[in-house]
Amino acid sequence: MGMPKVDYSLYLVTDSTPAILGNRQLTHVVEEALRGGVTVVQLREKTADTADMISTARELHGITQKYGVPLLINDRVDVALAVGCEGVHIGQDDMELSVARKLLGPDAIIGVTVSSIEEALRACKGGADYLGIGTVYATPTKTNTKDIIGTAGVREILGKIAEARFDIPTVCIGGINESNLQRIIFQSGAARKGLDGVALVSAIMAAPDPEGAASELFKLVKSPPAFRVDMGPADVVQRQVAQAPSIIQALTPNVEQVVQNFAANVALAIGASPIMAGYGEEAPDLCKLGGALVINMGSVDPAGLANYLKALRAYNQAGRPVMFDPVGAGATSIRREAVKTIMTNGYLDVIKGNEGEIRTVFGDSQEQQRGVDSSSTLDESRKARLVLALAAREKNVVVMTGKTDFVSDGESVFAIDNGHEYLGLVTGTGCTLGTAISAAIASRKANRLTAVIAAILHFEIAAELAAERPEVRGPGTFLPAFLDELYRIRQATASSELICDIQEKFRPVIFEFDKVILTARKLLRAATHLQIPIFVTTQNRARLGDTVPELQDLLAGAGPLVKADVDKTLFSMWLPEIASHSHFTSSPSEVVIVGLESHICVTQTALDLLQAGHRVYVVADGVSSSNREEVGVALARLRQAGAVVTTSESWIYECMGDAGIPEFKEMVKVVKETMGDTKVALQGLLGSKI
Ligand SMILES: Cc1ncc(COP(=O)(O)OP(=O)(O)O)c(N)n1
Ligand SMILES: Cc1nc(C(=O)O)sc1CCOP(=O)(O)O
Repeated sequence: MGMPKVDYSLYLVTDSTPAILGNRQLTHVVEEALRGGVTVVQLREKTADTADMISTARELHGITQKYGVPLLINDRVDVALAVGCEGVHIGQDDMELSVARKLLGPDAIIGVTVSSIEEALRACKGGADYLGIGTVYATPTKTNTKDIIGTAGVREILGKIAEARFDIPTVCIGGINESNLQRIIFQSGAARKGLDGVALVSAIMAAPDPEGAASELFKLVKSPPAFRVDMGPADVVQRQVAQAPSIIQALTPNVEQVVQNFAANVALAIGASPIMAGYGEEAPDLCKLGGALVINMGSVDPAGLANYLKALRAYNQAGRPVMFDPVGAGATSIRREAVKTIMTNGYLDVIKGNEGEIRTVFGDSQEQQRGVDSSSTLDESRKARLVLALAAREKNVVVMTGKTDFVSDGESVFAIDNGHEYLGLVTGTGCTLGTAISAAIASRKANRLTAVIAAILHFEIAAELAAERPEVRGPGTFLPAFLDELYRIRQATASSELICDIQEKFRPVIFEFDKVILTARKLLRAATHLQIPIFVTTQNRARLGDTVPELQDLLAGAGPLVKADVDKTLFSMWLPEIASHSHFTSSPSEVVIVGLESHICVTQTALDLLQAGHRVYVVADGVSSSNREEVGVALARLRQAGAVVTTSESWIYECMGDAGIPEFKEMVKVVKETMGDTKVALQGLLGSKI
């Protein structure tokens, strides 16, 4: 017996009941699962005769040995001894650990089921080789489970094991499948100890293709979840909020919204693109457009709930953010159940609700809400502690709205005292705050906590400004003024834009044409990651050709970020169609220009933009001319006129501003992958310019 080092990442527990195995052969299914990547097998037979169990275990052991995977026997130390396999798994009601150890010897693997901190510490002290922590979620595979502990329970146990300095492998079990596995691992992880793997029965044993299922699950265990967002420390948050780039370009398919019209208007005012899409089947396509999902539990019925779950799954899989508004969560048992169902079926980046809703989400069984009533009973410090605890438990951002809003990422809590009483006198302001938050997290211009705080500030300061307007005399006149102020704040907050013009016909005549393309490609990739709107122009396309083919794939990939692709006769790219775009109207933008020729189109565009009050960046490694001597002269003139002449890499880092932003890793990848291109472009283009 005994194996050197066990990989617990994908732990298969067998089940030969017909409901799971069907009429297939157990050994055959297990072998397929091993081919797919299962790393531990436990034979679990609750009703088999001893002789049959030994015979199955022997056959199975022959197979697991071929794959170098340990075979453990559930409960039956005698069977493990008879077969000579690697060990056993025992529960709290089975043979004592010390007795099993005596019988099996020091080299055997003995795993123990635990569902509480006390059981876990006892098993660690008793010399268990690993822990099976559960039940995570209720499962039809085993209905006589003791406690359903959720990911919060698993995390608590892991935290205490780490605190007590036990270095023991752990898996969790119960209701784990392909759709929740990554979230369970993510949310279960304690500060100093994460899970070593997951144990599953039906997700593999009942799968029509056990090899495929195991292989998919293995990939998921080994990779970080798509939705994971790095949290920044609070000091970074404060700095970013101060310069919050407002809320830009989000698609917010609203699964259910009582006040859809108002929400849509708010979304447009803050620069987002709302789609009210209640049909879950649409979600896989919608999430490709790069937005966020709002699940607003305005009404709950079985069909609606199924739609929420489909959409949630699609957005989680695509790594797109989800905002959950558990409207009236505590009002009825149906709503309380719906909250549980939603929370156990997906990862929610942000949960926003009033005190009653947040208490229900946290699991306060005393909480009986009246409708969406937001009456308050907790004092401020308890509210702060509650949002902190919920955010820490869910590993997300939690917002509790009220006279003072509390926002937490599980590490720090922010209290926001903005807003105006009129917000409480208009229906749907709570829901539309959710729209604003979803737009902010979709834009991903800042870390998630920052984005949420920025959205709340945007929303509530707009309300304050609107209420101060002379024409506002009550909630009726407040509403249009509020939309205006939302819009004005957005407009007044500078955003970045990219203007690009590189046409095919110029290829043979422009100095270092191919180097300009290299830089343009890098900037397009960066703009896409940073969600920067892109404006493309061509000069007399019919005669001079389209934008070069080398940029077409990136422009297609940028999708809705490409705001305009305009053919022109003017030399300037600052065309009426572009100037009138909502990204530029009445707001100071920061526009970066890449294109040809620096002394003609680039110069005229930059001068026009400066004239219109925008800040202009000309990247010296992204512009050229037919005669190289023109370039230096043009750039000197533009610098004198107030444009910033810089390099593409410098602009990229200036746009990011902070290594704490979620996109930083992706951006570093872009910079690294284009390192060679950057060098070539700089060497080729800059000699003549600076
Ligand atoms: C890996 C793993 N964890 C927990 C269990 C449950 O074992 P037990 O408590 O003994 O319950 P039964 O499996 O006997 O019903 C397990 N089998 N494997
Ligand atoms: C065998 C077992 N033990 C559990 C525990 O909580 O101790 S739950 C469970 C069954 C897990 O089945 P599935 O992966 O199909 O949900």
